[in-house]
Amino acid sequence: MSVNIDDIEMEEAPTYAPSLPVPNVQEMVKMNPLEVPTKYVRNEEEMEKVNYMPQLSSEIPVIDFTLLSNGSMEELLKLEIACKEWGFFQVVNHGLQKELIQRMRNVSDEFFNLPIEEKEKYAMPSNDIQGYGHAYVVSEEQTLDWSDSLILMIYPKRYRKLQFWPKTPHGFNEIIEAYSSEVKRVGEELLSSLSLIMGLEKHALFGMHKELLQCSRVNYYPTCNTPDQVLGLSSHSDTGTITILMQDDDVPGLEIRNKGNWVPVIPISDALVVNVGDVIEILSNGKYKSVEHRAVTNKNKRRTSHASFLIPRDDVEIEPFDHMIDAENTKIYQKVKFGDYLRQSMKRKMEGKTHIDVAKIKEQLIEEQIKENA
Ligand SMILES: O=C(O)CCC(=O)C(=O)O
Ligand SMILES: [Fe+2]
Repeated sequence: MSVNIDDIEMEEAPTYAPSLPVPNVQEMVKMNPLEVPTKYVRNEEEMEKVNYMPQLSSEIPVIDFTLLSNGSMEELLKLEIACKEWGFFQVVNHGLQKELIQRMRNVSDEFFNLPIEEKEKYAMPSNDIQGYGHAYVVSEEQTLDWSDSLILMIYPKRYRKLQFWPKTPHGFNEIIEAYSSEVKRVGEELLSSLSLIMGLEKHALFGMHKELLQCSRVNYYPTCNTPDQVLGLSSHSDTGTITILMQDDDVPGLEIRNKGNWVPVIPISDALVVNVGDVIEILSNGKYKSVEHRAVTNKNKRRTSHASFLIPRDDVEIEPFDHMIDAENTKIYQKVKFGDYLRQSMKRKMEGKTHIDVAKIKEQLIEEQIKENA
């Protein structure tokens, strides 16, 4: 079936999911730095420290992007191990100019430092996720995250809702555009490498997306007087294909799940942190892991992070590749349409990997639940 290019040009930016309005955290901290309202306080089980394993941080794989894109088999093997055992890796030698990274950080900081009245001009509407505000808030009872965010669709360009792109600080739009285009270059190359480790032709994954969508989320985590009681971002896995994250060099906060433990990702200066999302987990029938992660806060320094989510078009159907299934690896995921999958996950609060269950084959899910309850 051929697609009429005029239809594509005219197509409107999709909406994603509603989220309930909640207080601005940065403003709350400014007004009353010592107070932590109960709506933000996590139960002890969520914050328990027994499984905290900072000593494993140095084992999180580091991939040299230049070697990888020049065809190094050794680097490709490292990538395969990273996706299988960690679901996360840091990327160095990616070619993003230090200056561009710093400019991105600076304009984001300038934006979040604007008076609330100015930022509210870009407030996220209640029926969507683009703009300045909070996503994934679905009930009045839900424990809230200690962060605010600015979410913008970047690619394809026709999905941009420019009314949410900050006009101040001056140059924000040009910088996020330049930064995102560099992230896109890195992301497309990583998809080629992922295609190879999955036994596919180099351009297979990219082609399968029909069109690669890119969504940017700038997270702002204010300081917290009692950081051991709150989470900057609830534990979750990312629904898309891969996520490319740029974090501050001097303020750690990202923690990832590894064999039941929480392991902090200690920033390597100007490195990008990449993680495999649910799409890769489903396509690989669970061989490559979309790992749970969360962000914690601290008492002394605010933190920002820039997440770029690379995702397929809404109409792309995702299911495990036939060659990833055999007698030992029976099929665990069924076919899902990506747009439906994404929206159902956004209608829920972020809660670990529970949202991926809708893509699981029923018998598989029952078997897992029996094991968990045994
Ligand atoms: O701030 C971080 O380190 C994590 C951000 C994240 O996981 C997300 O935006 O999905
Ligand atoms: Fe995430």
